Amino acid sequence: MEQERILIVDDEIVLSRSLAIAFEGKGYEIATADSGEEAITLLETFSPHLVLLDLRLPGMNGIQVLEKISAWNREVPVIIMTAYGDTQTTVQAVKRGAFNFINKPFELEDIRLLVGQALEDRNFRKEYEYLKYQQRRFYRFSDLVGQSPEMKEVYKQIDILSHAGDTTVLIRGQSGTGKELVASAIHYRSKRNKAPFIEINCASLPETIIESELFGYEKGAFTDAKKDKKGLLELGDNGTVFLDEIGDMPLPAQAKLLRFLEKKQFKRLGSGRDIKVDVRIVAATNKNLETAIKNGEFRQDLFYRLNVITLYMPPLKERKDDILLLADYFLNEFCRDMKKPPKKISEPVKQIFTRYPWEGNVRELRNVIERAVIFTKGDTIETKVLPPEFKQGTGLHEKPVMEHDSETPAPDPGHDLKTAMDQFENRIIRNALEKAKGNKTETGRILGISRFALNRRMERLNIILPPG
Ligand SMILES: Nc1ncnc2c1ncn2[C@@H]1O[C@H](COP(=O)(O)OP(=O)(O)OP(=O)(O)O)[C@@H](O)[C@H]1O
Repeated sequence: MEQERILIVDDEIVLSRSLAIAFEGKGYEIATADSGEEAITLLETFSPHLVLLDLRLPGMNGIQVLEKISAWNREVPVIIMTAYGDTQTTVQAVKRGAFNFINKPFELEDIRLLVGQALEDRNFRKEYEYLKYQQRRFYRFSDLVGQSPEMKEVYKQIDILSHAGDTTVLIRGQSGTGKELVASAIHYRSKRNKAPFIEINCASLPETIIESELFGYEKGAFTDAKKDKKGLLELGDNGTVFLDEIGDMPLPAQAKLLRFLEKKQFKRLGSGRDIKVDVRIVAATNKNLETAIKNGEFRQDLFYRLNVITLYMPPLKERKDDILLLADYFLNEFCRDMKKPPKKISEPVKQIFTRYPWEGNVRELRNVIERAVIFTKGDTIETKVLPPEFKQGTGLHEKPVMEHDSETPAPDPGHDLKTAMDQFENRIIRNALEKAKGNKTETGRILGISRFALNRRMERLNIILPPG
């Protein structure tokens, strides 16, 4: 069993020696320091599980040492050994996070008891954190709702893929179909689940940032690189890195990713040194990558590398059985989160839901339910709380996304300002997308906003480009 390491910081050598003798060999390993400065050096080299700290020290005072210890590791309990007349500083120390204090002179039995309690408390916390982590892990898998034959097929594939070790997986499907949830389910059910699941969205990050995020950089690689930084691939060692919207990854980063997939190693920006990591790549896209390859926007060799195993997420409208199940699930979730009494969905709303095309898929359904919960006072979700496109029957989602409005329409009467503004913004963006033939960079230029800002707005307003 690993011994618990205790660091004793006191300038009274006799006291720290006798404490060391009392603890040493009884399941504890001891280091002593007679100044704050020495204690701080020992944090790195000795890496204590607990610190016994005298507040009156030569040089750096005890409170400063305490602060350094908690900055190094908040989890390490510190017991203050306090002398007569130190009440104020002791109170200050306890306020700043010291576990407890003991008055000098003390009986050995008392300090043993206190040390035991502090370590038990620390271990309990660690266990609690682990349980919370486990719970999150299972929670994340049970997050996937749906009993349609299509979803059952997805569960089967998740099961197979979680046991397929390192194989790269490409998840394809329209936006909002749950690709990210599936990626995390694969990770948390795999043997990698104790290591991190790291997500990076290739469409929402500016081009210049993607490479430094993924591969990290060395100090001086560019003007702002003031110190070395690990990339996500390094941070995700032994785990899974989820590359969302891979179809939007810029070509230079694609070349580097390909090299990584082939060799399992990469270089930080500005460095010549190869770094080897054990990371599983799961990528997702809602783009037609075959078209992107034809247009020279996506590397064919990278496509083959990623496309080892492909999992298709069916659009919501193709699994009608799941619509009401998901609606109920989100309804319960939002009522609980917003601390509102439970609600049910009226028959007319259910009928509208099953007929609606759900081009924004599960994400759109979730947003609609959230809005409905906010606007519903009673216990039933009625048609009146649905967004305008549901009521009019010929709303935005039933028009092809690229249809061009000849003039900017006035907001529909009777809606609150936020809804009216959203409608307005929605139409302006759609017009610009039409003019730019769906090219987001060009659309951003027309609107005078970055591609990044455009993506955020499209996501908020549920504007979806047709595939291809
Ligand atoms: N089967 C499902 N069960 C429960 N919630 C789901 C399911 N599918 C999707 N969701 C929820 O819908 C929202 C969108 O899902 P997610 O982000 O996984 O979609 P996506 O396909 O990755 O979208 P994008 O391509 O836009 O990144 C999330 O809030 C997610 O929790």
